[in-house]
Amino acid sequence: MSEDSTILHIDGLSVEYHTRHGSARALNNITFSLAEQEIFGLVGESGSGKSTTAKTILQILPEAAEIEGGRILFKEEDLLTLDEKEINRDYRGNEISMVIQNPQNALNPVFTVKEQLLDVMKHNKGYQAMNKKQMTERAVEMLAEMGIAEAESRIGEYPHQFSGGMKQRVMLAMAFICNPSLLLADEPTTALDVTIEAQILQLLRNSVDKFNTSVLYITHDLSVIKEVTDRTAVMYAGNIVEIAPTEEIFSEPGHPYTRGLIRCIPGSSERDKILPTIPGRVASLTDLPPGCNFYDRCEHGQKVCQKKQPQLEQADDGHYVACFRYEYLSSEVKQQ
Ligand SMILES: Nc1ncnc2c1ncn2[C@@H]1O[C@H](COP(=O)(O)OP(=O)(O)OP(=O)(O)O)[C@@H](O)[C@H]1O
Ligand code: NI
Repeated sequence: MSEDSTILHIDGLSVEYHTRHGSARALNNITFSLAEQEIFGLVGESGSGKSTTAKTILQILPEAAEIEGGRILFKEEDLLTLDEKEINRDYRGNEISMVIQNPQNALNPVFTVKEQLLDVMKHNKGYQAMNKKQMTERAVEMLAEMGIAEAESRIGEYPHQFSGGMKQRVMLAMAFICNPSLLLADEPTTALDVTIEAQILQLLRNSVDKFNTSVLYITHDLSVIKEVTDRTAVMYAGNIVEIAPTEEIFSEPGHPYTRGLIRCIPGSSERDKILPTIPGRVASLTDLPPGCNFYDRCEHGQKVCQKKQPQLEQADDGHYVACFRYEYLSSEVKQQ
């Protein structure tokens, strides 16, 4: 990936939540980049830091969170150096938009879809010259583009009049009407059944091509990762443990945690009926071990893994793995 096509570069980002029970290091020095028009996946179990990453980019973290260090370069501007007013004016709902798992939380039940779409448009730089009639026409057009039939009449309805899948289409309309350079998608299809999910993922792919958007796609579901993303970062307990083109994540997973996740995909194991899980529990973020966070659950751990934190190292072109045992494990795979 050439430097020029990088739209987002997250560099050494660390975030902690300070609570009565202590400080939880939700992000520990994470680094990755997104290219223009790339769909980049962030995958990991619950609590690994995926949503915190997205919230930090848009700076919508809760009070308890503190950014301990790092940079978020978006089109070469460090978003962490901007104040609330600048972020709001230039980025949220302009350059960057977000869709989340639960449209109920993002759509306001007391306003119609039209009122909410127009509200987004009023805030957006691209629509300053339009009057209300023109904006309404554009909004109807956008709903239709997102696959909502009879958009002209449906735009006057309230969110509860839409099904779950249709609400997510409305959310995508609100996101893409901003003509964003970057879309943050935080588990947007997790609450949907598989058929609807497949339709929404297809719609997302098409829209990304049409609007030239880059996407940070967050999910705990590797089958969704396989379906939509170009590259993927695997997160474990606040660390990125592997980054690779998505095919390689599946064909040559390097980190023992990635391998464990892949073994857990239904249908990928011979013992099809029993869904294997990775034994053990995620390390407590308030009391992290000095060495590798995955050590307690790893079958391959050795002394060194208990002492030092492994850093991401290049395993192949564009493929990075943070594991001291990587070379040994990959040679073992090749001998099989
Ligand atoms: N508001 C909060 N206050 C305190 N700790 C928090 C808060 N939000 C998140 N955390 C901690 O930060 C860690 C990362 O949370 P985050 O929501 O980023 O994970 P995630 O990967 O998105 O998980 P999920 O798949 O469940 O959405 C969690 O372990 C959690 O304990
Ligand atoms: Ni989350």
